[in-house]
Amino acid sequence: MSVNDDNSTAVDLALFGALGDLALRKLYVALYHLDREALMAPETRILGLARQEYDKDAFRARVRDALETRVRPDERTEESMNRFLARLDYIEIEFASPESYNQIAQWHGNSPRPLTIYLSVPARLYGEICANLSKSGCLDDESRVVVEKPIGYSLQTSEEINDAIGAVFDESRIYRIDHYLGKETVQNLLALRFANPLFGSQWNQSHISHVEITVAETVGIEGRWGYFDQAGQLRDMVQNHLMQLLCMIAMDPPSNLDADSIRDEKVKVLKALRPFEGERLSTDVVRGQYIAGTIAGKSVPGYLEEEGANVDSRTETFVAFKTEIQNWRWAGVPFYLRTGKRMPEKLSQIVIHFRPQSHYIFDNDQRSMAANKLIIRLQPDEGIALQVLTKDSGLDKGMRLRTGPLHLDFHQAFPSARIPDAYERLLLEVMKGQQYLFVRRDEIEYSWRWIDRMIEGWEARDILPKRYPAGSWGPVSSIAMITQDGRSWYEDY
Ligand SMILES: NC(=O)C1=CN([C@@H]2O[C@H](COP(=O)(O)OP(=O)(O)OC[C@H]3O[C@@H](n4cnc5c(N)ncnc54)[C@H](OP(=O)(O)O)[C@@H]3O)[C@@H](O)[C@H]2O)C=CC1
Ligand SMILES: O=C1O[C@H](COP(=O)(O)O)[C@@H](O)[C@H](O)[C@H]1O
Repeated sequence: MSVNDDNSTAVDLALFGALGDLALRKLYVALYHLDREALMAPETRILGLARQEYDKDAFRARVRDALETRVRPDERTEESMNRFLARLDYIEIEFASPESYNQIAQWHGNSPRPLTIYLSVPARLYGEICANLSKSGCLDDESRVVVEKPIGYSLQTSEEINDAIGAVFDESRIYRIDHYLGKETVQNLLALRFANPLFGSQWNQSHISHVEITVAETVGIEGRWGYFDQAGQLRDMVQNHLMQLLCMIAMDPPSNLDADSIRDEKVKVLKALRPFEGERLSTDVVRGQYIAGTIAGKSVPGYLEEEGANVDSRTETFVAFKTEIQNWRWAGVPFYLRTGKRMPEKLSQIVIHFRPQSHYIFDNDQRSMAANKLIIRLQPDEGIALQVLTKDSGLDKGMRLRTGPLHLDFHQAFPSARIPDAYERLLLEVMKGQQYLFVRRDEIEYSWRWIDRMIEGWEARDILPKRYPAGSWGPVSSIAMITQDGRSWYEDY
């Protein structure tokens, strides 16, 4: 099956953690949309697995509630809701009890549909669940497993979890989710870079001076203190999502769209990332933690005042850093990345700064603006803008320059097309048996290796997060980090 083929094969989807936050907020909504758009095979069945006492009807009612809250009224009808809900079954099960797994084997029976396990549970349970599935005889060579991020909190723990999954499932059957790879605009990076010769020929250190990646969130930790305080923004967002964005921007062209061709190129980027050592841990990295502030006119508490908070926490909610990719394509090109919670707006954006003209003939006072920028808006207001220089119009303007965007706004360009949620694309690819949007084991491990060194450096040097008010763009030192290079974060939001 090719990546262009949108037909999924029928599967028996067994969803562990069926009453959890992710399932109720994201997964049923995504599955519903696939069904509504006839992208889910009619024979596909979905089994919810959790330990709460529900029967099938109560479970369907719970999922209906979740859909009614999250699917727009004009995107649901009684018929489309009922058709989707009729696919659902529920089994009450304690994941640690091997004896209860025969219920899953019975549900799957002799079905020709591949049993597709979705582990929407904390990663520490992955190994035990896989082992219990294997012992219960549910699995065969066609079975697949989908696992959520984060896989571990260090290289060592991720290796342990990957070993446990790998003891049961072959790598070709493991779908590691990084939901940023399912975002339509992130996939568009492949099209932008590899379908447009204009950019393909300029995508290197001869033409690009530096690259910025910003992933800003307005939310805080949303009641997830227990998880987040162990992780911090570096493990929660950088190790996975920002590293994947960096790879998509920096990788060499894959020879085709096969999963392994793409993943091989991403791994080369991760291996070439300059490690943080010595003074660079202080000069090129900024950790931050939000204090109380205001976002969109509303007061919000500081991190240490969140529900369940430990007032001594040193966990970072913001990270900015400057890195380099040590290879022929990118030698000498700084990559500036930043991500944080409680920022003034939700914004994921990549800015490619091209080098200025080598010989400049216009007014000298305009020289600093004389370079092109490519702005890739991942969310919200998805689109691509190329900042170009033109002559300012008017008889009195002489040869004065001005910058203006050549702008492709995806919502305006494709008004009838709904931008699907990342989980829709990812679940569809699982059903198609396509792995190119999922993360291979070595990608995760090279990323952890790099992140672990940063964390070890922070600990060895006792580098604490700097405070920043909620509603700001992070600690002032994250601005200084880039301005000391004579540059600034792109601010035309
Ligand atoms: N929530 C999110 O936005 C995101 C989550 N993820 C990842 O997705 C996964 C799921 O996260 P999330 O939905 O937030 O987690 P939750 O804790 O909300 O959900 C976990 C579910 O698993 C059930 N469960 C846990 N342990 C057992 C057990 N031993 N036996 C039976 N049922 C059990 C829980 O039941 P009970 O309610 O009874 O405890 C609950 O239904 C995690 O790996 C997380 O890191 C990734 C990105 C974003
Ligand atoms: O994985 C995670 O991602 C969300 C941000 O995702 P987005 O699609 O809304 O950009 C983040 O809030 C969460 O902490 C993290 O676990």
